[in-house]
Amino acid sequence: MIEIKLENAAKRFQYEWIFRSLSLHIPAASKWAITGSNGSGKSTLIKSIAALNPLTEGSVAYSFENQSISADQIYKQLTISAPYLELPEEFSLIELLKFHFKFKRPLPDFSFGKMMQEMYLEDHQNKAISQFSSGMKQRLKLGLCFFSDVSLILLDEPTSNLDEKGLHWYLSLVEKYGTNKTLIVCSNDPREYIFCNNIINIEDYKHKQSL
Ligand SMILES: Nc1ncnc2c1ncn2[C@@H]1O[C@H](COP(=O)(O)OP(=O)(O)OP(=O)(O)O)[C@@H](O)[C@H]1O
Repeated sequence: MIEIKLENAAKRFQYEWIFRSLSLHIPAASKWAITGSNGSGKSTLIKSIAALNPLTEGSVAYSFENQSISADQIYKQLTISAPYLELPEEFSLIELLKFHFKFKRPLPDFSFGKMMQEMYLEDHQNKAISQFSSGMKQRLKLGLCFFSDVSLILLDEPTSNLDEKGLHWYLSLVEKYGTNKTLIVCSNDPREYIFCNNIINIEDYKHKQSL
């Protein structure tokens, strides 16, 4: 299981500091929400945690079962779902599952059939992703995250495009498959981070001076 430490982390775009002096210890299997108004920096922080976005100052360190992991290897331990990360539209559902699970191990005993059933997509195996509704695409993005055998799941606005039933379906995924994993959710909707006992408001780190 993965442990993450941010020390005095700061990110600046041009002349604007998005966050500063952010030090965090994210223990294995903990559940975190990153909150803040639109444009405050939630996605910027989650991308920095995923090592997709280099910090301007400070550091982020990862360890897996007490062994340190370098930032360029961390992608193997995580999955991420976000509105700005597109699915490959030209693939059919079954092609995409085969592609994704060439790189990530599925959870034990998880066949593609079981995954499609859990996502309520079993009737769409040969349909192109480009023909999926936005809710179907969102269920697929979340399914790829939760059915992968990783220890860190990063979710940016996990219930965007999902209706009330979809929200409950998402919360059931968290309950069934999220227990032993670290989950970090960027959100302004308390219903989608109800299970998180650690909350960071990114706006609290906007004007802090670095040490
Ligand atoms: N690559 C970039 N280059 C320059 N500025 C950027 C870049 N990415 C984000 N920003 C800026 O950083 C700030 C924070 O953006 P970010 O997307 O992290 O906010 P957010 O809290 O996730 O917003 P939302 O709730 O609207 O999704 C914004 O002012 C945005 O314009």
